[in-house]
Amino acid sequence: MAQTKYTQIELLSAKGPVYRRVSTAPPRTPTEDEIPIIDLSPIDGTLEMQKELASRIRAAAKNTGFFYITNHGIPEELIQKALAQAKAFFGQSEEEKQRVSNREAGRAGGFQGVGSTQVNKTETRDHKETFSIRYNPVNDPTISDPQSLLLSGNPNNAYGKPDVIWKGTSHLQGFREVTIEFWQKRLELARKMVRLFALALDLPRDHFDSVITHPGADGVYIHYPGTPDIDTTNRNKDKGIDVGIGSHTDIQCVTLLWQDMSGGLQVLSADDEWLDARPIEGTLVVNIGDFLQRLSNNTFKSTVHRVYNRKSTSRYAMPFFLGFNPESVCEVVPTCIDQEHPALYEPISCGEWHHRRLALAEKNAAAA
Ligand SMILES: O=C(O)CCC(=O)C(=O)O
Ligand SMILES: [Fe+2]
Repeated sequence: MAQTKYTQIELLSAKGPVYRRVSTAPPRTPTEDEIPIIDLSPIDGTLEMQKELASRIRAAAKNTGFFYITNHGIPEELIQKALAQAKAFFGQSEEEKQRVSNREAGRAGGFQGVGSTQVNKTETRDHKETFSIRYNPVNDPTISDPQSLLLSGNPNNAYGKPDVIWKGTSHLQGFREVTIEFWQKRLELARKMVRLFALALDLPRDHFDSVITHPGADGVYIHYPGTPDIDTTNRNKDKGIDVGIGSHTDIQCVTLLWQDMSGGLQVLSADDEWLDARPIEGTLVVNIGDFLQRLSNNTFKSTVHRVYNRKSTSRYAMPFFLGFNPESVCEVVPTCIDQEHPALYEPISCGEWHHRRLALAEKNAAAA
């Protein structure tokens, strides 16, 4: 048998770059344990039912940190409507899309064009364009007095310029309504998932409730353009763009990802091999982010992943990233510490953590 070949990639951690060995072999199909499919039907059931569900989530979170969910409660019709809006948005001219650019909208989100980001400095620029909305209390149905949050004066609580986004997309019929409704449904699901994570960490179900009252919550549409003249050996290399999104871990707590049927999402196994996180109809992919790994003292895994769109057709994905309240300082949870396993991390807020990681990414990009 041919020997497995490896290469090295550089990843970002709060302390600086870390290096990781990765196989150069094509991705393989994961085993059922590596990326399990978890039926979320019991999520609104009794505490016993939720604990049973949480034990399955615990196993997945400790293993690869990636799993699929079925019966997640996000209506398929809403997903398809959001996808249609994403396609309508990205189908516009570059000039129209730039009207809602992230540079204008700031923390509210907005558009970032193809090749404008490079998630991993040891790979190429990212062959994708994105549109995002970030947490805003006016869109959160659980907040009765959004003005109090808007005026709280915490720099982490600045919500940017959502008006730029909604004005610049007002000609796309239904865009705002569908985009916000899809974001709200996923925020509701993500909050319920956080309760399951609390149970999965042997904590009371409401342990994290007070730190998800106005959490980081980014709803993103991603378009990975196809490559018409496909040359799999040297694709786009001359343009300096090859990977769809470079190897990375997600920064916050939990990601809920809808992906179309194109394929191309790869997840790094504990044995440094790429796994094909193939699309499965009717599911969302869930993965743990760095902040939850940190709070769980590395019990839960925030796993490296990347995307290649090797096809001639477009790939669309719609991730939702949940953090905790940006200013709430969180420490490693007590159930993940004992005499042999002291806390590996200092307390920090999710906002500060996010800020540090992004600052590091910028520094790295500038040095590249
Ligand atoms: O497009 C995908 O399937 C995943 C995107 C992703 O990993 C990210 O945006 O962090
Ligand atoms: Fe990601």
